[in-house]
Amino acid sequence: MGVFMLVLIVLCVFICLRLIIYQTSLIYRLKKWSHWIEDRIHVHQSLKVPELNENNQENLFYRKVYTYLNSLSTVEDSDFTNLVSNKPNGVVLSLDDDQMILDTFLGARVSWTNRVEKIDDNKSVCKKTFVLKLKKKDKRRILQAYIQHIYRCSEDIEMRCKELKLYMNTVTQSDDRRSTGRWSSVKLSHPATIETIAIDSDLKKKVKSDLESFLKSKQYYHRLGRVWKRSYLLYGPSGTGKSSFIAAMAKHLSYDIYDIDLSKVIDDSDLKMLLLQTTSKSIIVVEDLDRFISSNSNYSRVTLSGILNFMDGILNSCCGDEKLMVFTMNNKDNIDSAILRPGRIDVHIYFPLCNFNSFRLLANNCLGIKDHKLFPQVEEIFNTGATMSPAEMSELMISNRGSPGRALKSVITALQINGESRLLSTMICGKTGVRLQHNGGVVTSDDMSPVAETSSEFVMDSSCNVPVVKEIQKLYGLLRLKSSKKIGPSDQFSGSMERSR
Ligand SMILES: Nc1ncnc2c1ncn2[C@@H]1O[C@H](COP(=O)(O)OP(=O)(O)OP(=O)(O)O)[C@@H](O)[C@H]1O
Ligand SMILES: [Mg+2]
Repeated sequence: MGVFMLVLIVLCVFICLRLIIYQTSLIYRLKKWSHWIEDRIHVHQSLKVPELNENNQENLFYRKVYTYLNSLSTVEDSDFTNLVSNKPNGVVLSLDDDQMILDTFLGARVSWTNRVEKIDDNKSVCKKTFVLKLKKKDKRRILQAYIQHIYRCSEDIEMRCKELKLYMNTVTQSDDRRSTGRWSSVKLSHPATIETIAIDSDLKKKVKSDLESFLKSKQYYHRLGRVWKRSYLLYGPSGTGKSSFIAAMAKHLSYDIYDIDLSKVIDDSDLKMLLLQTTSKSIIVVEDLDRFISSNSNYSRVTLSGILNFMDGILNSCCGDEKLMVFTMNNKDNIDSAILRPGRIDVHIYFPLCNFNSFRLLANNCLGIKDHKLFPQVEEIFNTGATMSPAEMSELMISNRGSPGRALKSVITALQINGESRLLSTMICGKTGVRLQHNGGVVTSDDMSPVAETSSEFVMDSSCNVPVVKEIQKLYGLLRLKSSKKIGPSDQFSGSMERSR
């Protein structure tokens, strides 16, 4: 009985001690005391990081340390700190004046103090310094690596918080009446992400890993003596997501976009000037390059050789590398091979018209459905070779988003019309020279096109004359009229098909 009582008492004492230690700040106090004793035993060194350098210019490392320290979990756990908010849901923690916080790196414990000294009481001018205190024995081992760690972390944080910008070249009349291109910017708020773009999922993975390996290749490019840049060609029919994909890439990388409108560029040297004014960590975009090359702009005197020089890396090296160049085209068949050679274009990505897989993704994005009893019917129609652009399809779905059944029926009807018109045009074109081409995804050595696309596009032979095209359009119009009666009135539906022709 006596032994039992003794065990019970020991157990109670043990439970009480545990409760006291964990429910109070005793453990925290014990840790603090042990740190205090340890600090007295070791020799320390203090290093100052002032806000301003000796020329009263901003010390860039101070900003990095500031970002890094304010992100540490020890700020969150500290006895007191500042809560700062710029937005209703964006409260951030920030160090208070003379606040000290701890950090550990490679097993070494260091402390940072946010020292603020008032220089002039009346003018409230302050001298701000971060003081790093570390043991002398740890200094040689960790300091270099710790500074690099601070740079890396703060750059990561800055990248994540960065507000992306879309720059566009504008035309202004200067005094000597010569127009000059200049960049003007707006906030990049395009909602597209790589996930929301309906393209082959393998292709998405390939593009993502290509982008990620590019980000990590600074040393590699420089060792090869190459400018750290990569060029992409996005090509395919209209409304297949090329422009949206550029915005998605920019968001994925947290890069700004410089969208060059070549028709607003005066000449080759103006193009060079625009490129020199771009910054690193950006995507330089030239949309519809094929259209610009084949058109005769009244304003722009940019030549093919100017474009080739622009695509090369030499100028990029003068204004900070780490850049992507993205060109879009509807068709690359008639493009000078000099433009498409590796180095000028590193990756070719084909954007096809819809197939059943992209339809499913769009249905999930626009209607929130993963499956539906009408899906087999849609798949059957796709198998006949009927197709349409993702832009047209998503418009149909969005305008009927209240009723997935109705949305799918309108997609089916649109695909049926498309199939009928394709059949018709094959019949007519067989006699007149219009060629119907099934594009199986053009595959080049570094082409990221999906291997087996069911998409198709119309290509007109030079022998194809205008009256024949009009004939097809007339017949197509009749078909459209017939089928619109079938599915009932839908402004969006007929509107989108009208736009498509
Ligand atoms: N693959 C896709 N996945 C999701 N949405 C798409 C896709 N393709 C087009 N869209 C939608 O269609 C609209 C037009 O797309 P976008 O401007 O990106 O096409 P594009 O290929 O650049 O066309 P163009 O060659 O005419 O410039 C956008 O609103 C976009 O959301
Ligand atoms: Mg576009």
